Amino acid sequence: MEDGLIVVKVGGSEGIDYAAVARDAAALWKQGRRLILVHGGSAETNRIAEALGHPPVFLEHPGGLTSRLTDRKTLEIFEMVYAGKMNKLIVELLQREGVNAVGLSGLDGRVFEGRRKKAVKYLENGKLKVRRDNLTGSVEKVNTGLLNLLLGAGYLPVLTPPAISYEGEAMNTDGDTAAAQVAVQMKAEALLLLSNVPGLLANFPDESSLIAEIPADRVEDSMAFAQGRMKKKVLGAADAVKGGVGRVVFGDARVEAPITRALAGVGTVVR
Ligand SMILES: Nc1ncnc2c1ncn2[C@@H]1O[C@H](COP(=O)(O)OP(=O)(O)OP(=O)(O)O)[C@@H](O)[C@H]1O
Repeated sequence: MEDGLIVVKVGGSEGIDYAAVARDAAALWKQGRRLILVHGGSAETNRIAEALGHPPVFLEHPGGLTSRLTDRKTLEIFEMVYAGKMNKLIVELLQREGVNAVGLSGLDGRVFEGRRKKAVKYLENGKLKVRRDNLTGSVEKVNTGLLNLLLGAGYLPVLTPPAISYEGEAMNTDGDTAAAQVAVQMKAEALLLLSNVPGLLANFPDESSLIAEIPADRVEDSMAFAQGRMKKKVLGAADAVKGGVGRVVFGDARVEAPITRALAGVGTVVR
């Protein structure tokens, strides 16, 4: 039986070992494993935005989620880093390992398509406010035809935000929930969310408080542990499992063989 498809989201936070991810992806790919990589780039985007004199601003939403305020200039910086520097770095690392990787942003071939949020509610000094200039939205439709075409022809897709709105505008989107949509719509066997932590920690940042397993029907309860950006990952995991993905693993991307480890269940397994 052919091994199922694995969707791997590699984060963009500090400390991630992209060379180790590429080595491991290449080894698995050469054994016949079908893979799609999705990546982030938040830490580098923050650095470049500072350097360009357009420092990042984060909005705090009612309910505790935060997001990057994305005006046109931020979107362009975001594209430079995600679709430029980070995407090409990962493609290069895979090419060096002998894998014919193809990097695409969500705009290319409308790989990540969705609804742009016309109005975004956020809190400022405890007061509820609304912004209408924010270029953000969530992925609803994945171009599975294009991804299957690439996989079928032997290319490893390396995908990154931004996404495209139904009206054809580029928009910032969360990489974790985009990866979850890829996993659901491509009917993946597993979704691996690799970042700079060993998994979901009950008592962040204490790494010895790793939660080994979360039953699928309890995913939402674990929102209580997740802080800040980890909340998006937990939401992505909940979407994926509800959408039929066999398992989601939160794993560490700072180590050797990060994909193999997560597949073996090292980290937090949601199923
Ligand atoms: N309970 C928790 N367990 C583990 N990490 C947590 C927890 N709560 C918050 N975090 C934070 O979540 C971060 C990982 O999410 P983040 O979105 O920053 O990373 P990423 O996916 O690598 O980046 P990107 O958004 O660029 O893809 C960790 O670095 C940690 O600081």
